[in-house]
Amino acid sequence: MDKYIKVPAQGEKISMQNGKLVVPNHPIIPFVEGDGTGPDIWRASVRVFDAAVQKAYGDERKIEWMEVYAGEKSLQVYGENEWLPQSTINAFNEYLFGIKGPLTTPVGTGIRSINVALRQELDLYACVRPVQYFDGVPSPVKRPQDVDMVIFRENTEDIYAGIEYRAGTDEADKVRGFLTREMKVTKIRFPETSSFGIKPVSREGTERLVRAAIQFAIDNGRKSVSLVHKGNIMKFTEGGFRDWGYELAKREFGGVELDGGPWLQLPNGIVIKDVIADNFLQQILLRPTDYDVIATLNLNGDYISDALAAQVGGIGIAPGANINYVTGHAIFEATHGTAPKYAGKDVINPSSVILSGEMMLRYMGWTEAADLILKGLDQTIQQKTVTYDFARSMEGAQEVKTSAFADHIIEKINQM
Ligand SMILES: NC(=O)C1=CN([C@@H]2O[C@H](COP(=O)(O)OP(=O)(O)OC[C@H]3O[C@@H](n4cnc5c(N)ncnc54)[C@H](OP(=O)(O)O)[C@@H]3O)[C@@H](O)[C@H]2O)C=CC1
Ligand SMILES: O=C(O)CCC(=O)C(=O)O
Ligand SMILES: [Mg+2]
Repeated sequence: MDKYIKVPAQGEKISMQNGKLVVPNHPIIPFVEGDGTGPDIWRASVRVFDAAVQKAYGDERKIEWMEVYAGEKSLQVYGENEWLPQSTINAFNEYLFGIKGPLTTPVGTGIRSINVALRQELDLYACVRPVQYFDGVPSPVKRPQDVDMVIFRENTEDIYAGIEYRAGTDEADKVRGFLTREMKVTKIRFPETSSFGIKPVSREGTERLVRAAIQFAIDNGRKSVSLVHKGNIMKFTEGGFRDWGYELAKREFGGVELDGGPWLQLPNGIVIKDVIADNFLQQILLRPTDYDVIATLNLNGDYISDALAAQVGGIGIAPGANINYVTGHAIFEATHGTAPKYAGKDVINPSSVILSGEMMLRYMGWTEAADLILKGLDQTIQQKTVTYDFARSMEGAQEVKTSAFADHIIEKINQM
């Protein structure tokens, strides 16, 4: 740690021992507030987490929060160009768990994503994003209650890894020269003015992600795991993902071919299937009940996360976690970004971060506190006390600010 990070006097580290998480009663958990609407959301969410833990366990358990810095606040604290200080990475590494608000990434220029950098630095290979419907939430589809999926998005590879060369630079010229001269590629339509991006997808990366998705399906009694890919066009990367996924399901989970394959069935009945990504995006609107656990590559997972979130009310209620199931490291964060036009207005919906905290508590084994959050949020929405995003299409809604929305959830928790 350094002079900017105040380690709480009380509290202990969460650790992984013999493959099992060991969570003390007073765990120290690092958090990053985030940019844009991040501070408004964090201020509201942390009060909900503390209230749920207090109600569930009294003084026996308490989270000791430790602020660490990334993004714009980090520039204020650490100085110029310190978007992601090494101490922040070290803290997430050492304390195993963390929770963060969204961080800004400029388009087309400037720094590469700090969010992605954290996932890569800590090798948080699974981005887990559950998509479930809360009764009463306004939705653009007729039967939002039919959507109950958990997305497992590969989090460290693919075009998302940021290996890119800008048109007109020496690097792009070198890549073009290699492709055209050494690899004899003739299919680059406008070679002189092309930027180039590289899409690494590996067997190891695929296997660990698909393994986590199948294990989750088994542990949670889910019906199927769908490998979502564009393997008809990108045969070796996305097609590789599909083939390696099926092979793993056979080899490690005893999958046997259904009607001559390629679909498989595991001994416990779970079906492993695959679907091409464009078709998947229309089917989740038309037949969402056909899908359950989703395993997909990084960029597909990014698009699918926001699209599915919209079906259950939007990215105001879309939680997530970045997890390495082997080391136990995890950073919990919402699916949405900084929503900068609402920054500092105390109007944004904090549900995505609140539900990300709920996931964290459940992952810690503090299920009583997690359940209280779910019930408190559910009751608040059913009472039609909601933030602007839900209020704009909910008849008879009482529109409240971010902070007041949290107050209502806490009130419900305290009444339970
Ligand atoms: N993990 C991370 O930290 C992420 C960071 N980002 C970054 O965030 C920045 C902004 O990205 P942008 O593409 O605008 O996407 P955002 O997710 O920030 O916002 C897009 C729109 O989604 C709605 N929205 C987002 N969050 C909420 C919320 N909590 N409650 C209610 N509605 C919400 C708003 O819609 P409306 O206008 O209809 O009210 C908002 O204008 C970029 O720099 C991007 O890179 C993006 C995604 C993830
Ligand atoms: O890092 C970013 O700015 C965007 C990331 C994103 O959209 C996501 O991970 O879902
Ligand atoms: Mg995204």
